[in-house]
Amino acid sequence: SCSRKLPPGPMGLPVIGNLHMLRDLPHRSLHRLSKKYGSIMFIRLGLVPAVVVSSPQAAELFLKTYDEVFASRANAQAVECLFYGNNSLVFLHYGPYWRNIRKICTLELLTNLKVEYFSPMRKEEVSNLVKSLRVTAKAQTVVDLSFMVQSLMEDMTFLMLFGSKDDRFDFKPVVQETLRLTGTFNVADYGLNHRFKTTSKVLGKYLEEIIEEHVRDARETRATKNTVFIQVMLSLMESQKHGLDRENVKAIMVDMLAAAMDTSSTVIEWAFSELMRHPRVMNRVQEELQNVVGNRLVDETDFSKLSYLDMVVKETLRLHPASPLTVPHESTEEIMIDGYLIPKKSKILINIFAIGRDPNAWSENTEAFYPERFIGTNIDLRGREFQLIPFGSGRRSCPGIQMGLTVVRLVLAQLLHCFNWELPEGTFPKNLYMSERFGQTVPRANHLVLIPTSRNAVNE
Ligand code: HEM
Repeated sequence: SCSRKLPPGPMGLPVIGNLHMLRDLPHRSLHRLSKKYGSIMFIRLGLVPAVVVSSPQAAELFLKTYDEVFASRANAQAVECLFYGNNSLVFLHYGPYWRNIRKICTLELLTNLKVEYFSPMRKEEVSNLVKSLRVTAKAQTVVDLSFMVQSLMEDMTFLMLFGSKDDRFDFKPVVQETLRLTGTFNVADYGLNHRFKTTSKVLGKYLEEIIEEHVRDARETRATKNTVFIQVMLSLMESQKHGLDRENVKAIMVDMLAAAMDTSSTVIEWAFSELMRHPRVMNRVQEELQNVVGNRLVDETDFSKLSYLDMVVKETLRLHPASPLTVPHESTEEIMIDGYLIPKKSKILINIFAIGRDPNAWSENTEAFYPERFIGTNIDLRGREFQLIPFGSGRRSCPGIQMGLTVVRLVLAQLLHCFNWELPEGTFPKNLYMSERFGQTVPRANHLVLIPTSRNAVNE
């Protein structure tokens, strides 16, 4: 009946539904469609009903008012192959087991205390990068900034998870492939099963070896050092309090690898890209760094005084949310929202990208990179204000927000304070290539290549 109507949406085709409309960059195609059909839009991903949410008001309904109904995840084929039969925190269905694992992550792994504990490690890793960039700067040659930042993130994530860097395993391409595959909607249609299985096997083998070494070490030294993530997880497993087994531990390590490595480097890459296109903003960030930090290296305790840098990070996440569509949620019951019927087991996609560009929330110049828009507002990144939710909001929001933001701020601040950056010859701010590559995270389609020169003002 008309009182139980589905949200409006584009007509689909038999079997494939609206999949053909998503093209290469689904967050952009869905944004365009939502301008026509509205901020609560119904589509079909193959045979699966899906609802796309594209405004702050609608997001508040799905992630706050009725959060509990939408806090589950869909059963994706990719996930079953890749993440140890849905053991992964990111993909677990809503319920007591998810709550247990989420608690372990927020109370044991991603606490503010843990973020602080790893501060000396971050400092050392970033200083090493600065040192190697100084050599390049002297030679006035180009550097592949994307690659450098990705490698830095890989090293830092390894140190946090396993306590050492390890040249035997190259997780970076495997994690990137994982994120690309999990972001793909129509796995079956593209016959990606084989790739899923191969990727999963490689990850599983790496992790098994690493876990085995840590178990052996713990046995030999008879001491448990509850610092790095794998040790915390293994000792929780030994204690048998949480009913964890090895597969659970592996799944959580994959979560942490996938969630930590690519998201932060993506944000840093986009921030740099926008700063290169906007020399005025670049100058202002560097001026602030000079005024607040002066002739020494940036320290994490400086962050509270770097308010312009904070606005630059927010503006980057508004225009380039690292994960422009949330990991799909799933409705656990049929429910009426804003006069529309949302069927049970619908996939719910929150289009964070569209929300960051909603003209009702952000005025007309939504496409412009303009950090000053945050002056005098109390919009933060914690998901309380629904016009800016790059970390999601509510029960399934990102538990790694503090960890992620700390890394992003530190790397950006240090690299901008220690160096001036130029585009290679022939590239100008206005024509810097800004294309995206789709996946669960959306990084630049091609690497950002720049020329650093040392800023004399900074002594080490
Ligand atoms: C700047 C970096 C980051 C961004 C932009 C980001 C963004 C997000 C987003 C959008 C979600 C999905 C929210 C939803 O489905 O509604 C998410 C989930 C998640 N993130 Fe992050 N994230 C970042 C860094 C991290 C880090 C460093 C970690 C851990 C080390 C992490 C761990 C997770 C986990 C475990 C989930 C799944 C939570 C659940 O399903 O209960 N993230 N993140």
